[in-house]
Amino acid sequence: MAIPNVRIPSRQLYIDGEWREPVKKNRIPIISPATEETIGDIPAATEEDVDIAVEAARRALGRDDWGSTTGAQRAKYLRAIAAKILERKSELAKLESLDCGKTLFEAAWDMDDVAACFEYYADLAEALDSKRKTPVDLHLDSFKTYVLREPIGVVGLITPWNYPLLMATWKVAPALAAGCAAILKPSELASITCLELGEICREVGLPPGALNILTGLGPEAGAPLVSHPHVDKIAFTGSGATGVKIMTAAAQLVKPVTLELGGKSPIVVFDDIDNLDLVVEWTLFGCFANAGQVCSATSRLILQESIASEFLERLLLWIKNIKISDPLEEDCKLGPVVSSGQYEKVLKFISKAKDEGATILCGGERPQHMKKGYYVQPTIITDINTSMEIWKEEVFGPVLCVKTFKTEEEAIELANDTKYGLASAIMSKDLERCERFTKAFQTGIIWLNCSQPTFMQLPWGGRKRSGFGRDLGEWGLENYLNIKQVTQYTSDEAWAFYKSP
Ligand SMILES: NC(=O)c1ccc[n+]([C@@H]2O[C@H](COP(=O)([O-])OP(=O)(O)OC[C@H]3O[C@@H](n4cnc5c(N)ncnc54)[C@H](O)[C@@H]3O)[C@@H](O)[C@H]2O)c1
Ligand SMILES: C[N+](C)(C)CCCC=O
Ligand code: NA
Repeated sequence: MAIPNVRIPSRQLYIDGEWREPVKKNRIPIISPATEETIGDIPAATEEDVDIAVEAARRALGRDDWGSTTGAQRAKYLRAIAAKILERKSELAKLESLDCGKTLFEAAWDMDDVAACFEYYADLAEALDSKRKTPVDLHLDSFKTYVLREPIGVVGLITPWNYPLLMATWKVAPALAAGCAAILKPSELASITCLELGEICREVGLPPGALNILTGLGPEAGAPLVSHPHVDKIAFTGSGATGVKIMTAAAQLVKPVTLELGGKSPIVVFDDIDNLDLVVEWTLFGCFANAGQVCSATSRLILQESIASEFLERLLLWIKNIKISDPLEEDCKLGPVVSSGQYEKVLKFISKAKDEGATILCGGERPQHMKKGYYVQPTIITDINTSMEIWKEEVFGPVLCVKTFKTEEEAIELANDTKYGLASAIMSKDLERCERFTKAFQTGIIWLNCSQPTFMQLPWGGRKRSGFGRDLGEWGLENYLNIKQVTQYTSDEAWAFYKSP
């Protein structure tokens, strides 16, 4: 892909179909993770802007041009958005890379996924028209019943920085498909492409207020959305700590939430694998793609003892091939982490692991050749025990923990030895064993002989402290629908519970 020359647009908040300066006129600088320079800024919304956006969303639901649309009509908007994303793909990919430090190659992948996700929910919006009203046959002469699926109303969508536009799309696309009016609050650490989505919605003529985009800080722009009485639902992806705050605030209004939180996912490798290199590559990809900033990263390698030394040797050879560079450079495979805060956090995890007695098998530092930027070497840590922080907590950086096992029982115990429950992977050619692990793993996502491939037709989400609810697939659409039952008495007979006077 040729790298286009792009300018970072200076945008305002996207409210009611137009660009609008935040009431308090505040802005937040954009710091390049690759160079540490300030490369632009984004508007910082506050409670006042949230109120204006919620009103715009309410009005959209009450207007025919959005509130009375069929799924087929909404599908047209979604397809138009998908087409614009593809039209601007290389520019958007570069903006994403500049903003969050992901490699240009991965950012371009994300843009394909974003467009495909809008297309997919366009199909589901069309299909919704025939499912909007479903008769339920009670086999009774005196009652006729049916179930209605209706948009849940105004939804607040709060999203993280690791896949900025993609994580937003996983929520925006189904919310619009369902006919909701949405307010998106992307992460203050990476909002550029989400603001461009506003421009795209304006260009395709999405009715005003159907999607509003408020950038800003979590406590200032996110929290008022959660506690707003006219926001009917919150869909959140982000850290566990913020998830707890959101659930607590939403509980005061008995507001439904879905929470997609963090993880510390295992990849279990058995000695029956035929092709060591193939499994080594999945192990690397599962932990170091997107510089390890993946909620489902398989960051705990649980390795059968009989192949441990051979496997680790191969891993160390492969790791040397990972090109660490500016994320815009060709063939870059590991860019910087998103921010100075994240950089410090990752290095602190590594030094605490050392202090607790673990061995840094490779990496553990800033790469010598990168003088600026928030770069961390791909790091492998061994000699770990299960009480160490590095085994228990999500690092969200390029850090792989390794523990060995002898028996299948031991492997299952280690895999499930976590408060999280997002994903698990097993590498083995014994498919019956894979099936036993599929049953035993306490996670919402299971990968057999791979790690990370994600298909939008399938439900995405976790259990335990990884949250609840599912994005993607038809489950993603259900998140934004209310179910209403309708029961009609069709008999001429009196009910005859009371005596007639
Ligand atoms: N399960 C998944 O699908 C998934 C996907 C991506 C990321 N994640 C998780 O996200 C985390 C990293 O993302 P992050 O650092 O952006 O998370 P974060 O919790 O810091 O922020 C997420 C979003 O919440 C907002 N926010 C912060 N405080 C808030 C508050 N009090 N009220 C309302 N909103 C608030 C932020 O501004 C941001 O938009 C990791 O833990 C990762 O595992 C999970
Ligand atoms: C699609 N991926 C790459 C697995 C990312 C999922 C989102 C979690 O961070
Ligand atoms: Na940024």
